[in-house]
Amino acid sequence: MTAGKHEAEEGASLDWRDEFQDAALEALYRRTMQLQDAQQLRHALHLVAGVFLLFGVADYLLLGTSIHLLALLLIRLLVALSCLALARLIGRHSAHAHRPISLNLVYFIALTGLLTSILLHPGSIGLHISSVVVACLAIYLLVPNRLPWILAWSGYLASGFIVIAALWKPLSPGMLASTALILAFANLMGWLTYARLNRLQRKQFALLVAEREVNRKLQKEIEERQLLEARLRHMASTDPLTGLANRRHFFDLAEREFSRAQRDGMPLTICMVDIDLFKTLNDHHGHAVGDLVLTTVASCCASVLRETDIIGRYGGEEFVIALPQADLETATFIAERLRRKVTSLHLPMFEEGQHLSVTVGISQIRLDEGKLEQALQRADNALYVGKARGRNCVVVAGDTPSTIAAGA
Ligand SMILES: Nc1nc2c(ncn2[C@@H]2O[C@H](COP(=O)(O)OP(=O)(O)OP(=O)(O)O)[C@@H](O)[C@H]2O)c(=O)[nH]1
Repeated sequence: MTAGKHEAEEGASLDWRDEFQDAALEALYRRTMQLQDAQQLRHALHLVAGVFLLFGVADYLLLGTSIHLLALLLIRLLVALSCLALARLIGRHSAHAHRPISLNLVYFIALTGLLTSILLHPGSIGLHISSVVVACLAIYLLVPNRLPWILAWSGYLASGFIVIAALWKPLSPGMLASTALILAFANLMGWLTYARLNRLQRKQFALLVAEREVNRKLQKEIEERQLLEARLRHMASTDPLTGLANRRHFFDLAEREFSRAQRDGMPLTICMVDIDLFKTLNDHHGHAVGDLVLTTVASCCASVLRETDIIGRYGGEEFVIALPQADLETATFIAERLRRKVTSLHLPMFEEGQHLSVTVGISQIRLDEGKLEQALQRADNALYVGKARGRNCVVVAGDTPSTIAAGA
């Protein structure tokens, strides 16, 4: 047995009224059933009104025109009208189907009418026994109601009939005892059938609720997993210190641009950016300050780029940028803007006259090259040429020798 099914069966245990012991589940069940009960009750009330009126014909055939017939017809009319009025009320507000007061009033009118009709023609006792048995089964099975009310009204009907039969004596004591037994049996049958149908319906409901709960939990779990996956994917592709793409993710993105540029014959330029004398800065001010400088330079780099440009942390204090559709001239302009921006940064750890700087090596991919690494290597070489020439400059990789595009 699955856990959900087990929980459903535990939560679905019923009390003596055949209602859920769990008050919240019972309230949910009654709310869910309200519309269906209202519809069923309306149909039952129409049926009862029709049957009561139809029996007026039988009354006429049994009694002929008499004062008793008139009284009976008035009773039948009152019962039918009260049924139809309640059906109309429920049609407008389905909540009335679960409000005991109006239904019990109609019950009182209908059952008292039925008992009174026995008094008005006690000779047709066989007919009365049949109609009391049918009414008893209708109380259990036709009209949706709660068990205590069902028991109360079926008890009222059966005891009322027995009292009338005992007082007016249309039956011999033996027949009266047999009739009491028949009524008791009809009640038992009605109760058992009601209990069986009710339990089945409630069990199905409890299973449905449990299934919905399991689905809700499953959906939540899926969403949490998706969130976790997205977080993991982000962690796997991002450098945790700077928030830039890590080396592997940069290669994924840049290689896609490389293939596109090769296919369309468009330029793609690579810039290698390295912070100058970072080791000295780290050694003097500590690793934490070094980290702060790294993140500052990372956001400085990102601020000079367009959305379509790709930037990543290449390693240590080195960043790499791929500029799609940018030739060497454009790339040099962008790199120079970056270099100047870094130089103008006011960092608290630098004394007056000191400033942070970066060296940038640039290269453009060639149409005859099969790999991005070749352009990266050339940009890296240009970067080291820049370092050798005194740092804080932008160097474009040439065939030979590398050219210094700008200096400090
Ligand atoms: N704070 C910090 N330091 C790092 C990190 N990764 C690498 N480094 C340090 O960066 C420094 C790199 O120094 P070098 O490669 O010698 O270069 P440099 O001192 O910048 O000298 P040039 O590149 O020649 O200008 C080393 O001291 C590394 O320990 C990091 O994530 N945080």
